[in-house]
Amino acid sequence: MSTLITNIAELMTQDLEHRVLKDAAVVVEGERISWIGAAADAPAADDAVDAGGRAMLPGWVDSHSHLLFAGDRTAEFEARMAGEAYAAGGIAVTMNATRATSDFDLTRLAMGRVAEAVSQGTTYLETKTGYGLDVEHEARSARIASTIADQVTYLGAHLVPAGQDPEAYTDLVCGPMLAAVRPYVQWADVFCEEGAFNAEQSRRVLVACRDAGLGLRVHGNQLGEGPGVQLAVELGAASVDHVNYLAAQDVKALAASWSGWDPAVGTGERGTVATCLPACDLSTRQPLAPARELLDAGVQVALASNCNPGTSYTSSMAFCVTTAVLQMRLSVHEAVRAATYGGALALHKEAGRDADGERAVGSIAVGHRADLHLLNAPSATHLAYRPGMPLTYAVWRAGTRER
Ligand SMILES: N=CN[C@@H](CCC(=O)O)C(=O)O
Ligand SMILES: [Zn+2]
Repeated sequence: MSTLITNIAELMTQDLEHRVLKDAAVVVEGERISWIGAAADAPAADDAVDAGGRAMLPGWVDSHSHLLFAGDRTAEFEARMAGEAYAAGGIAVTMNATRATSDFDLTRLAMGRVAEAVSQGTTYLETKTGYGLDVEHEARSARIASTIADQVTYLGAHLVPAGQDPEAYTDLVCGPMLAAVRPYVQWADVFCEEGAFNAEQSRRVLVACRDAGLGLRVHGNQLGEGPGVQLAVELGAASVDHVNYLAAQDVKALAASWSGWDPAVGTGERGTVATCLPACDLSTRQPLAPARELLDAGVQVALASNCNPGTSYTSSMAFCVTTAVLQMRLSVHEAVRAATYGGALALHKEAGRDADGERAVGSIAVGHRADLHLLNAPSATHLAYRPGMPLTYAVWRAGTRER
């Protein structure tokens, strides 16, 4: 079954050549893109959709979310808006609510959050454990997450639960807890920050998880300068996320990590993506991450929602893109790229092998997964020009029309 989507005013491919086509068309065959080009040259297909002169982008790739949780933290948010600082301790409130929730309800809540994200144009997403924080509940979160998200990250090292010895808890995270979650996860993450895990504990967790075959990610440099970025680069993490407080050496290390990568062909030695989380920065009243400086230094940057009940209770990637343009000084093309191709790069999904059906996401090209986002606007610029407007008009996820 093939579908021709034609009359696309602007097709922002986010492919390796950064092509933006005018008066374009796309053909979707099953779950893959089988053709793109000028509408006038489009081949026939079984079915046709008139895009009505709207703009099309790749679906958002949300490479950082925490969707496995119950409860909310309105009171903490109100206190923060009244001047209190964010601290890692709030995670325990969500841990208690999450542990007290049945499998059925936790699954239902997480599925609802995925549906919200998809309805706003997100077509590929990562989510994390991290609100279970004992062997039973981390394993349960990982298992449920594996049924609702495209990729799952183990975040047993999110917070040391009250009353536990930090070293003994780190041993648990590196040992029995890791073994219990291992069947369900592709990545491991650690909250490397004052009040959470120090450099030595973070290294211990990351090395144990790497030895168990997991890819690495780090929450780093969120609340102050710290060792997170350097550790992430040293251990070859795919991504370091937050990156609000960076010393000059941090930016240098991130840029150096990409020196063996050829962005024109998307091959070479991968570095560590700097993932910026602008909705979180605003909700915690932290300075926005220096995405402009990072891009200018040659770092690969992603934008993600960080949807969670403590620091960023939104899955709106459009909001992140809007903020990146209006306040972080990215161009519209750069911001959309960071929220699509950048997220895919951070999840090692930017390239696929069409021949064996391993589909790339985050860009529109032949053979890639047909993850498409049609805006109710003639150009992607409207994401920043009309902030906060409901611009998602249609969404295809792996070739299936979701909205
Ligand atoms: N910073 C660490 N973890 C989450 C917040 C967790 C919470 O406060 O519930 C984040 O990415 O912002
Ligand atoms: Zn996070």
